[in-house]
Amino acid sequence: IAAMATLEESSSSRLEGPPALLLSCAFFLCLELCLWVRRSPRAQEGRRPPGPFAWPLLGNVLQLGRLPHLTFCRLAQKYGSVFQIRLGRQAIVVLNGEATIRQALVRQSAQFAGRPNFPSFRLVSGGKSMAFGRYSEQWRAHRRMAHATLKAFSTANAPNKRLFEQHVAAEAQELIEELLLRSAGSAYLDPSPLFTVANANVICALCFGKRYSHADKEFQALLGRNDKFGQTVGAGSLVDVLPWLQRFPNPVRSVFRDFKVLNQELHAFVCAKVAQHRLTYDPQVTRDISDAIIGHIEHGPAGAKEGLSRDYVAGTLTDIFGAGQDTTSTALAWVLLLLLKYPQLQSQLQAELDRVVGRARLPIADDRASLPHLEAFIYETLRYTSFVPVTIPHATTDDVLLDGFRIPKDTVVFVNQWSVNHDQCKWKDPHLFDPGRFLDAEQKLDRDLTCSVMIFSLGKRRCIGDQLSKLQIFLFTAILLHQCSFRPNPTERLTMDCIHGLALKPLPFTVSATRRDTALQSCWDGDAA
Ligand code: HEM
Repeated sequence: IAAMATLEESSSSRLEGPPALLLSCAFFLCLELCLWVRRSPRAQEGRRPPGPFAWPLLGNVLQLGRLPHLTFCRLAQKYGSVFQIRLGRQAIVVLNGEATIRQALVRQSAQFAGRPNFPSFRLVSGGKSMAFGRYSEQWRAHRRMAHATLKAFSTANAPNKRLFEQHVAAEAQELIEELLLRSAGSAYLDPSPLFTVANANVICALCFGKRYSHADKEFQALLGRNDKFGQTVGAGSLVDVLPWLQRFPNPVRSVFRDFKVLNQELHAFVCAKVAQHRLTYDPQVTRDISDAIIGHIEHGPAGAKEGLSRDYVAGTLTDIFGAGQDTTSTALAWVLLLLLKYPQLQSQLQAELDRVVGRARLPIADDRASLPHLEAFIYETLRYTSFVPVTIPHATTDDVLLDGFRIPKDTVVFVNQWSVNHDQCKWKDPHLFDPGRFLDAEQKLDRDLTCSVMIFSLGKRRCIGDQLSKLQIFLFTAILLHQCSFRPNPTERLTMDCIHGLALKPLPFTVSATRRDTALQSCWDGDAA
């Protein structure tokens, strides 16, 4: 009141008569309007999400712990399914639980389809990444093209699906040979590097029409740095939120430096492949995904219209190659670890395969519908491990209201998929590994339940490799189990503890493989002859 009086006094000394009265009226009207807006139910709804106290400089960094998704679940119990934390000075909204995540990613899909403007994101795929690119009309065209091309070369139609299956089956057989060779004399081996090469080869064949030997050291080195990628871009990474850590030697700075190098190397590998393809490009023959993307961007009418320049060819291929090999190999590492942990399940699944497929041929995609126990085992592995616990960070593209909370444009959003797959209201004893939860009384697969496992995210940023990887994981698992039995190393403890990044990876473990019978081996040898 005193302030208003002063204002009135000083203004009346300069303004006289009706203008002063008008100004005062306008002022009180504005004041009243502000108070009304603050009191209105909509504004009450639009408050910022609650969250823990954030310390200056660090925010909630020290509370995150080694496994941020578990911290987020605990915070969600206290603050609700939408809450806010700070990492450094960066405000981050964390979404938990199926209802909230669906509301955001599906019903308000465009508003939650952005990516943060992080320095690390701008380095991916030569700066032309679709996966890490910001949401725009051009991005939509980019994604449409990448998705349609990937689908066309894997699951879109029967002949291409068959070709894809053949790639996977050939890689699975190579993998088995390597596993057996290295298990000779009951030796134990670390299977993860073999899984990485085998899965990368599947994507490499699709993208570039080429595969590499398990002995190829350069290819192994290229793939061997995947962990560093996930540690930089995963939720809870400090690289982008504490930029001052880049100024002096510390582990975060080393991770970021490795990240730059690995992105350059991966992109250079892809650029060399694209250059070779350009030299031999024939519009009449589409040999692989590289040809299809070169055709679309450089030779088709759509590329220029969509604003996709030549650089987007290598950008798209680096995205597909990068995203495609690490995730599926991690899934297989978890599959094998769980088979070792539950040997009786291994025998049951082998019995199901023998009953349905027999011993005279290898399992194929069409067997999927007749192998409910194997399918249930795979879905439970995806749910239980939730090995991509939090998606790639999202960002809001506009001011939004979610569950009554106001979230401004350009806010970073973490989507906690783990919270969906371990929700006690949805899953009975979610902490237990129980493939039977996906089977009904007649031992048929419960499709609705399998669809509600959230590991490929939802909405406009949903993984474009979801169908392909489900088929690939199925084929690898089915062929490995059909052909081999796996024994854990008795000197190691089988732990579900993991290395954290964008994907959770099992701690290194070793295994010994034996061939189940030799009948099929001689059948292959006969085919080869
Ligand atoms: C089991 C295997 C896989 C899992 C669990 C997985 C999971 C995911 C997740 C959680 C995301 C982030 C979605 C988001 O930010 O909301 C993602 C994005 C993506 N994935 Fe996958 N993925 C897998 C395999 C693949 C494969 C095989 C490919 C390609 C061959 C692929 C290509 C991509 C691409 C390009 C994106 C970026 C999509 C976008 O930003 O619009 N993924 N994936």
